[in-house]
Amino acid sequence: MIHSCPDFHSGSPPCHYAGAAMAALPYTMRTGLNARSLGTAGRRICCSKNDGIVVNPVTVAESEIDKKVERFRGWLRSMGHEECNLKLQKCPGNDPAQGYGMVAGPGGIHKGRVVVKVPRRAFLSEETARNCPLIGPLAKRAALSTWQIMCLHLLCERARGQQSPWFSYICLLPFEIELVGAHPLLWPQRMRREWLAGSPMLDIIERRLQNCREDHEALIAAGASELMPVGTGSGGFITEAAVRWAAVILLSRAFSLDLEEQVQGPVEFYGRSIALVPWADMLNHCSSAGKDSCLAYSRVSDVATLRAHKSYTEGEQVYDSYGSNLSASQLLLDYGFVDQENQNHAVDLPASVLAPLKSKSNAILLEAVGLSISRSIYTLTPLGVDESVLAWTRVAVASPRELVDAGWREDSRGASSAMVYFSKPVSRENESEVVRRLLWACEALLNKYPTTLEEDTAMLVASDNTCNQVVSLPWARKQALRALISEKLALRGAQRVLWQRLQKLRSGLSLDLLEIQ
Ligand SMILES: C[S@@+](CC[C@H](N)C(=O)[O-])C[C@H]1O[C@@H](n2cnc3c(N)ncnc32)[C@H](O)[C@@H]1O
Repeated sequence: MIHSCPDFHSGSPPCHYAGAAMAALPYTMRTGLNARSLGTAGRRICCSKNDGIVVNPVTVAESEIDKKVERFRGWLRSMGHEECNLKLQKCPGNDPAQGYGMVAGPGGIHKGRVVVKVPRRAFLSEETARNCPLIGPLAKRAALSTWQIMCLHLLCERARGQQSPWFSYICLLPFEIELVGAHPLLWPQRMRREWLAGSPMLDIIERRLQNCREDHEALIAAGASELMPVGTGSGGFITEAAVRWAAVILLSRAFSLDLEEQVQGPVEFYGRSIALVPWADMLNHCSSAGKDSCLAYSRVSDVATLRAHKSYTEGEQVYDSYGSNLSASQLLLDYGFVDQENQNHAVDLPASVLAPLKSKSNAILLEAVGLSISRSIYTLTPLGVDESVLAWTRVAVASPRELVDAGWREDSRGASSAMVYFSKPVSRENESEVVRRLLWACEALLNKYPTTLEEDTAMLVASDNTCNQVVSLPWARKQALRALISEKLALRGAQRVLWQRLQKLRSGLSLDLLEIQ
């Protein structure tokens, strides 16, 4: 798959509307909003176990936790929420998941049963931010992005304490200090540079950190720090560290909602929007839980629901899916962990590693279809690359003659049909160059890692097999190793497949048969 650079900054476009005031709902949410959750979720973390860097500094008494959970459940009930036989509790120390988790209640849960039913009125979303008398006007005036609005919303609600409609929910979110060492966006610099050396994941984290700095500046410039009255204990609630915390909370627990179908009256909604869905975001992820256990939003009932992907006995932890095809590195980058079931080996690379483009004309064509070399990334898996990557690379290396044959005249009208032309091999020379470039990219990346696949695997196995705390690796380091191993498996597999393709090309196999075989 080749696509334009994904980032948490590229959220849905702002949806401006003035909803009618509805007193009982947080910040006057409108009813009948035609939104649907895509189930591509986000989630969160808690104290890092045995990290060597940060040992959980916050020890909260059991009774304190119980009180918080009870208050949260009470608030959800007042929002019309049904618990669906799930019990929220702290994960035991030997559980790979950290913080809270959900367990099946009396009688257990059957496969396919609805386990989460959260009414829309409990969501914390861009919509509730825009309807908030504090945030809405400022967000509009300063033309803040969706992501910045959500960060500000979360930080304001946190600073408002008991005045916030989401107080009991926010009390259950992990503090900054609990997240250090558990989420890569908050890992100390030395840790991320050492543990992710050579991996494209490192660049993604650095870019996200830069985004956090820019978001902080944008919020300050918009006057957000003046939003909270002085003397409420909220002083300095928009710090750079706080913006990073908000980013981690959104990345690791927000759900992506599809509002595409909504066009009602004078108000229009486009694309996707992010929302925090309290209670639904307390479930931990399991990579063997597929699409069926992603959150789905019904605009008919205005409720977000989720089903059990298997049967659970009473007391067993219930999992959902944060996205059915998430790779190990995506899990690490967004959620801070890689579960052992994950077998989605993949590595995302910037298209620039396939450079240089043959000429300016090739660059213009790729730009015309929104896939410029500087902003595109592509995915390699053990099966190689998909058709879109092959088409992109064929265009990148195409000769002037091949561009003309594709009908490309450097005006954007012919761009799409030219891309269709390149969706099939265009010449033996072009195709061989495509495969060679992809092979170079695999080789170059594998050489950038300071350790090999075998060394990483041996390190992880040794750590898992030892009871000796001195040799065993910190929890976060193991997550990083799993993601690195997964990337290297993807690269090795892709190399094998690409070599086979090159051999076929060299053997003189017809280009048509190349596609079939
Ligand atoms: C949406 S939250 C889930 C609830 C969370 N455990 C809590 O305490 O609020 C997502 C976070 O939970 C943790 N988590 C979820 N699934 C996990 C898993 N399979 N293994 C380890 N940690 C997991 C990660 O820290 C992740 O960022």
